[in-house]
Amino acid sequence: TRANSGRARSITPAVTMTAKTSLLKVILLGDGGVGKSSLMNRYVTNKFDTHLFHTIGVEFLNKELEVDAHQVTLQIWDTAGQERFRSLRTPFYRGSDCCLLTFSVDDNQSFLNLGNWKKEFIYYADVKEPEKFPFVVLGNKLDVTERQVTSEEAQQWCQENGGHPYYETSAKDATNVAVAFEEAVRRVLASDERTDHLIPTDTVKLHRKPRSATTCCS
Ligand SMILES: Nc1nc2c(ncn2[C@@H]2O[C@H](COP(=O)(O)OP(=O)(O)OP(=O)(O)O)[C@@H](O)[C@H]2O)c(=O)[nH]1
Repeated sequence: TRANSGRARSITPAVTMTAKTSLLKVILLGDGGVGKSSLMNRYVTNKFDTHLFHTIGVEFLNKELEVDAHQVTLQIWDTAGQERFRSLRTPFYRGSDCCLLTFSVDDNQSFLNLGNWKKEFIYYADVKEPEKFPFVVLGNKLDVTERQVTSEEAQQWCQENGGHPYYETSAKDATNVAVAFEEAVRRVLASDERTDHLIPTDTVKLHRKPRSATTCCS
């Protein structure tokens, strides 16, 4: 994978093996406190923390997975939802393959802001054909008892704003978290052939000249 292919190997193998892995960038957007960091952490490390700090700027974690026989490296970008961090997060939207628009089912304002998040993403990611871009909507904190947004309202918004898939998740108890990220991957894989995202793995060059001692850095 890209993560461990930093340097060409010096051994000379008998054959060249090339496996194909897709590198997909998925970005989590939504108001501060809706649970974006918690969703990423639950999915990648299977942990949940009740006292997370607000994200400043962006962070990302990679997760390897297989979806419908496709080997995928999912690069999950978690962004700062608070308005004051806007200029720190927007430069990282470009190159995203899927956008997870996230709100919290116990926070109506975060639901009302979904449209603004979508606009911000389309603008800064410079999406040329927004109607074809894969968005997935997540209603997080499904475990809370005091809901402010119903499933019906959320589904209706998804219908009226481009027919996006909708998942209700709980980072706290892990409900639907893996399913939602896998759906994001499926959407991307279905949207085109992804050939530009194929990265060679375990590729070793034959006939490579040995490095001289002075230039060698290993
Ligand atoms: N009950 C419940 N609490 C959650 C859930 N997900 C996150 N939280 C809590 O909500 C708070 C905010 O979670 P974060 O993951 O930091 O939210 P965020 O969207 O990343 O926030 P910013 O970094 O400010 O954009 C934390 O106290 C979490 O423990 C959930 O599914 N259920």
